[in-house]
Amino acid sequence: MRSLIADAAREKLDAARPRLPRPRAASPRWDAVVVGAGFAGAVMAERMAADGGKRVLVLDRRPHVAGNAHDRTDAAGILVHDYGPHIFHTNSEDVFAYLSRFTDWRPYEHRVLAEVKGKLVPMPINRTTLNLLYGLDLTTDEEAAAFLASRAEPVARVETSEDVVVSAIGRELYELFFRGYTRKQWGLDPSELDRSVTARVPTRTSVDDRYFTDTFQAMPAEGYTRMFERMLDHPNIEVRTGVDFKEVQHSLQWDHLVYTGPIDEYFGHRYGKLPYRSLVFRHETLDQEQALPTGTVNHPDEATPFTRVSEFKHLTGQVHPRTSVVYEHPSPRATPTIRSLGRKTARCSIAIWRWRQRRPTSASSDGWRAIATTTWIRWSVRHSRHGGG
Ligand SMILES: O=c1ccn([C@@H]2O[C@H](COP(=O)(O)OP(=O)(O)O[C@H]3O[C@@H]([C@H](O)CO)[C@H](O)[C@H]3O)[C@@H](O)[C@H]2O)c(=O)[nH]1
Repeated sequence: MRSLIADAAREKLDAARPRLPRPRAASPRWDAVVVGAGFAGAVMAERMAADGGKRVLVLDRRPHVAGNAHDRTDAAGILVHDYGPHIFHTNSEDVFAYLSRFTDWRPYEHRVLAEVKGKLVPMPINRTTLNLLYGLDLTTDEEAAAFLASRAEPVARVETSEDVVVSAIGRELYELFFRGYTRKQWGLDPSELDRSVTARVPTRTSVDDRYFTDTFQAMPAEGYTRMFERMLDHPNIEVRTGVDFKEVQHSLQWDHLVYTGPIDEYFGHRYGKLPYRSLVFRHETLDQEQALPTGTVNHPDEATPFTRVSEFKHLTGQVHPRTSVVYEHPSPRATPTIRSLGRKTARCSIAIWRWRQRRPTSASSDGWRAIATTTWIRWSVRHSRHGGG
């Protein structure tokens, strides 16, 4: 009886209370939000989820995972890389072993020819290149080295991308193979670029015609996208593609943020815009089984508007009666079909980071550090992958 009275009183009291809107279910607080589902972001997410037991939300504004390494089957049924050829190579056994958890591999060593003076010759320049170009019969490393030394121009301080090539192989080879290509690629003369850009491409006195000499060179057997899907397939990871971080960040809560996107954009460009250089990819499918003698043919002359053309079947080993190729047209502007050239961006980001590290700690310094670190990871992965293009 007493309790019935108490219940009735409580109901009366409840009825008299003003009706407030029910609080909305709080959005979950993530242990980590990872922005970008490319190499850096996916690896960070996988490690935090699988090794650290963290609940991770991965966002990517593109409609797919795998970042610039994304691949897909085109209308003809040929596996293509949307953002240009990605060839995996590394000297790190750890990196290779780690990725091998998510993919089998197809052994592949990339070879590139350059069209110079109407001939297709190996690039990086090697003994065969010199013999073909100059009608020589250099048979030993020593002979090739002596030939190059006779052409090399001494440079007091090797600082620029022009210096590093001219001082090693002379002006004629520099102009044939590097000057036009670099001017197209970067929109700058090699004399305006740091030496590290062209120093990435060695000159050989041997007849080794591989583009890379790393210990591990291979392609993911079922493609990059499949490898990334497996990496991100973890109960602690939620992936949302087609979602722009800057549009949803205010509705999210996190303990750690891993941001692998453009660093200037993260800060709303309030420190200015970084000088991105981009590529427009022109994809074509041809009614022939093979189009090129090697995976890539470079066009270093300035008259040709693209820098290189690549044929995917060389990379993937796919057997198909038709073939798909991609032409790379350097471009100053970003469009949805481009891939940013990351090294310059990363360098600027690292410079900003170093500058920031010297400043006293502030509330935002953790964010800065996270961003710089992930940008660095992005750069390193890119560097070990193929160097970012
Ligand atoms: O014929 C050439 C080639 C290159 N350069 C200059 O050297 C720079 C570095 O070249 P590279 O490392 O080849 O540049 P990129 O990042 O675009 O190359 C990647 O693409 C693939 C592969 O080459 C596909 O065919 C590879 O995985 C990566 O190395 C370049 O920027 C030029 O300035 C040149 O002058 N002439």
